Amino acid sequence: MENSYEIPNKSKDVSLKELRDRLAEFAELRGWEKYHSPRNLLLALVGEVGELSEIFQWKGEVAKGLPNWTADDKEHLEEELSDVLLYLVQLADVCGLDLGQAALTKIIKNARKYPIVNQKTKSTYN
Ligand SMILES: Nc1ccn([C@H]2C[C@H](O)[C@@H](COP(=O)(O)OP(=O)(O)OP(=O)(O)O)O2)c(=O)n1
Repeated sequence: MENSYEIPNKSKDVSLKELRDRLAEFAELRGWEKYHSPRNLLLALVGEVGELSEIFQWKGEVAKGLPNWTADDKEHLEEELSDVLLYLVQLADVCGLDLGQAALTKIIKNARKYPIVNQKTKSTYN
């Protein structure tokens, strides 16, 4: 088992399965599995989406790559994005679903629903 308190190597590729397993271990070691029902995890997820939204609230449009943001602001954003992801991964897990496989399947369904069109003549947005 990896040391749970060690910040991981930045170049390491992270899989949804690894996050799922680390989160399951995190909850088990603390005896929190009984609280991690689908409904509770969904409410926690929505709460974190609210915290993520607060970062952008009242800022006006934000340029891609966040060129004018401080390192602290970017770190805060990373943390809130992670909270959303981590609750989403746990929600899928306690529902017995394979989130990675489901997301890949959904990308295929999206591609079938929205076929590629010549962008000079037609766009999805008009
Ligand atoms: N029962 C819990 C409580 C927390 N977490 C994990 C998932 C999130 O990544 C993070 C959420 O922790 P907090 O509730 O402390 O929320 P924040 O990190 O957003 O702190 P704060 O609300 O003080 O900004 O911890 C969890 O898995 N299960």
